[in-house]
Amino acid sequence: MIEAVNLNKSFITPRGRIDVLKDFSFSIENGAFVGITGKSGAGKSTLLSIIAGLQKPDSGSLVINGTDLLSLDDKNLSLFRNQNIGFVSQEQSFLENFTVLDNVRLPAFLGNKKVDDGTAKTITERANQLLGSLGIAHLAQNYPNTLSGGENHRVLIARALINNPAIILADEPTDSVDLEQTQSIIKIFRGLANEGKTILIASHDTEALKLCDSEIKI
Ligand SMILES: Nc1ncnc2c1ncn2[C@@H]1O[C@H](COP(=O)(O)OP(=O)(O)OP(=O)(O)O)[C@@H](O)[C@H]1O
Repeated sequence: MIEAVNLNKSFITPRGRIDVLKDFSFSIENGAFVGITGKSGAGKSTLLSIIAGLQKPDSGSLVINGTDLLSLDDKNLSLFRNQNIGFVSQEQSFLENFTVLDNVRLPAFLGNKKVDDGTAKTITERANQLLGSLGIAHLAQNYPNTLSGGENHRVLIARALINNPAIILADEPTDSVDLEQTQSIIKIFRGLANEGKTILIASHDTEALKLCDSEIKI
């Protein structure tokens, strides 16, 4: 469960101070598939990045499955993020000199202090399985710069899922893909929600949003 109480976040910009989140509270049950909506600049990406532990709010509380995120030091926050949260964001990039398979496997290796041959084999199997379930198994040995926009999205999703996180956050996951791919990406998220994972997508896309269970409006 994600419980946010009175989150506040402001930025000081050359245009002055912007209050992006003002006493913003919500709670999301495990297994929910939630769309985060709001006009451009409303704060959707900021909210996702706070839930992902990548930015801190100025005040408020944020508890995810019993862990008070804002009380964790950097090391424990990184560990929590690696084990519990999959974040799909367009600003994320791949390591261009590594194959799709290696990029997808990377977070699993980062999360394991000791990686013996058995662990590496299991990670590779899981990465290949994820690529298969996303319909891009044939791209495993490709390099990121050869991917289309839609393929790129799917690889980002595979990478976000490699550590089997309980919470999946996606920022505009259907941006710049066609309707067929939108439905296919949303179907993947729906399947994960049905497995009990909590899915939050920030989106302007009405086609994607109408497939969510509920909406949080900023
Ligand atoms: N690091 C930052 N420094 C200063 N201002 C910022 C920073 N990050 C975001 N903002 C501002 O905060 C506001 C919210 O940004 P955010 O990206 O969260 O909005 P959004 O709802 O995701 O927008 P969009 O739908 O256009 O992606 C915007 O006015 C943005 O310019």
